[in-house]
Amino acid sequence: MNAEGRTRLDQMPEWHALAKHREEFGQTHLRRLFADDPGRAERYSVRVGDLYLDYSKHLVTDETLRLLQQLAESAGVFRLRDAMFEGEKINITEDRAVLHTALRTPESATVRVDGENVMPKVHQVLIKMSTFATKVREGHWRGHTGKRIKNVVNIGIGGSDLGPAMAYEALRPYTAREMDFRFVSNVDGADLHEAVRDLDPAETLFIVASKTFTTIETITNAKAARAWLLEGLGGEESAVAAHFVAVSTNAEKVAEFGINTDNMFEFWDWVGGRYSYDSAIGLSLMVAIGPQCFGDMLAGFHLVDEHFRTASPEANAPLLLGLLGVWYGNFHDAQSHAVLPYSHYLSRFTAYLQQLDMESNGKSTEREGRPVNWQTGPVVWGTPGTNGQHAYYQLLHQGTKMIPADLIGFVEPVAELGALRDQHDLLMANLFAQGQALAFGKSEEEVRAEGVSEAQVPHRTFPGNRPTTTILATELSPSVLGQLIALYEHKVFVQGAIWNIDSFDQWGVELGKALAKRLEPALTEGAEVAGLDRSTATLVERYRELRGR
Ligand SMILES: O=P(O)(O)OC[C@H]1O[C@](O)(CO)[C@@H](O)[C@@H]1O
Repeated sequence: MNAEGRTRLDQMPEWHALAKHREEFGQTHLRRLFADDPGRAERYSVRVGDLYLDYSKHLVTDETLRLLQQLAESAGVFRLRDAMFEGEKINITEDRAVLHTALRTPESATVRVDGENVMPKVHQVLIKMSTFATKVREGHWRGHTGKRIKNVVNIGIGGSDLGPAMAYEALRPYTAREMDFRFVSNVDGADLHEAVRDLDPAETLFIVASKTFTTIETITNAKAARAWLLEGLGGEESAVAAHFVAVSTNAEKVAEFGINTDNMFEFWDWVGGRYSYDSAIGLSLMVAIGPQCFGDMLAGFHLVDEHFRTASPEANAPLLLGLLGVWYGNFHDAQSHAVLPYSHYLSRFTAYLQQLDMESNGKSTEREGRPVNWQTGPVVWGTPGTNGQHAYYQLLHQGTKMIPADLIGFVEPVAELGALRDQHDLLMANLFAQGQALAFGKSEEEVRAEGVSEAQVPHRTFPGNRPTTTILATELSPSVLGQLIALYEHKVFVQGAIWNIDSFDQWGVELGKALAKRLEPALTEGAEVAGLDRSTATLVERYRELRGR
């Protein structure tokens, strides 16, 4: 038992019951589970808003689900969920509330942090964003020389980049096509260079997005962007005001950088970076898709928030997804989780989820400070289908590792595809076929029946029994995107709650940042770095030598 009186996860009776159930489950095949239960596909599905989730191709029975739900109850998932929605400081290592859900809550609601209702300020910022986005979109916000803004470059990294960049790609058909949107994150100068090399500075607006406004990559890129702008516009410092706005929680640092805080869009320390793209961090996205679509997206988020908050455990989609991940990660030794969207527009979706999931649950310390005794967050990876099918799906089908996967697809192809819409059925046939092949495989008998030579039979056999969730949505609209992201946010929440880790801090990124800061002078000026290990010292020496320093 820990300090809060919570029994440790691996000592809970539900944990042991699941371990025993796993032994009994053995290699029970999905073929058998479907044969024994004709109603399985209908029963193991759930609808949330515009999303339809089929989880029938999972290695579970009613008993598995019952035990997992009991585990969630005993682990305090529902208590922690309610505490999150109520603004309690559940990010314990940073002593912060976790209230990204407030960003998409209607203004009439009351959500308190330290006694203050935060809803008025959330909506004030949304109005300020809308006014600004509309001005830029309608050409009323002019550059220093009076030209209309045609290009928007978001400079940020991690949560200040991945969200807007992902959503911009996802919602391209909804974007202002006459404008160009680019996202710069990497401190590699090539990123900024390639983003601006063909742009006219007089028509370019930079949105510097950083929660802390101290992140070295973002500040370095923002300074370089300012130098590029000034060089292009004749060096007048006053040009900066019309071409730079900021999104941050840190007004002091924004002012220090030289951006007028009137042109700063605020958010708050109770919004985690990786949970922030529906805050002012989404400003570039709002300029791209307009305030109306941004509002639709927020409504989509809110719909799933309410579902997560109120739906019964049996019908609670984020809870189910979280529990399935626990079942595989903790009782089947699955190490990774593939997210496979069958939409070209979701090209950045998995990259976004990598931060959401791996920065949240890549932890090995319990909330009270003890090392965990169980596996925590999986490696999340994947790329859009059908490209992955011709690359790594081989391993999914016949490799030695169990990799649960999410297959995500849409019923309606995007309208502007015109005649290319005809390809949509083929795309979706591939999605359904993959789920089918992974689940049911192809037996030796079936291979033999095709007249395959005996020597070839083992190579051509597919074991199947590889679990997938299929998420089917009507169309990739702003609302549906919000629904999907909220679904994953809360899935990650459920898992962190069960593993008893703080899903809202990210101390693991600090050491590398500090070491890079110490090493940089050694690379540029040959400065001595005290206590450097021989391997790193030799690499630095080699680097300097080859760079002719
Ligand atoms: O928005 P900021 O403060 O620049 O931080 C960017 C990113 O850096 C991190 O702190 C990790 O390095 C992320 O959590 C965050 O999204």
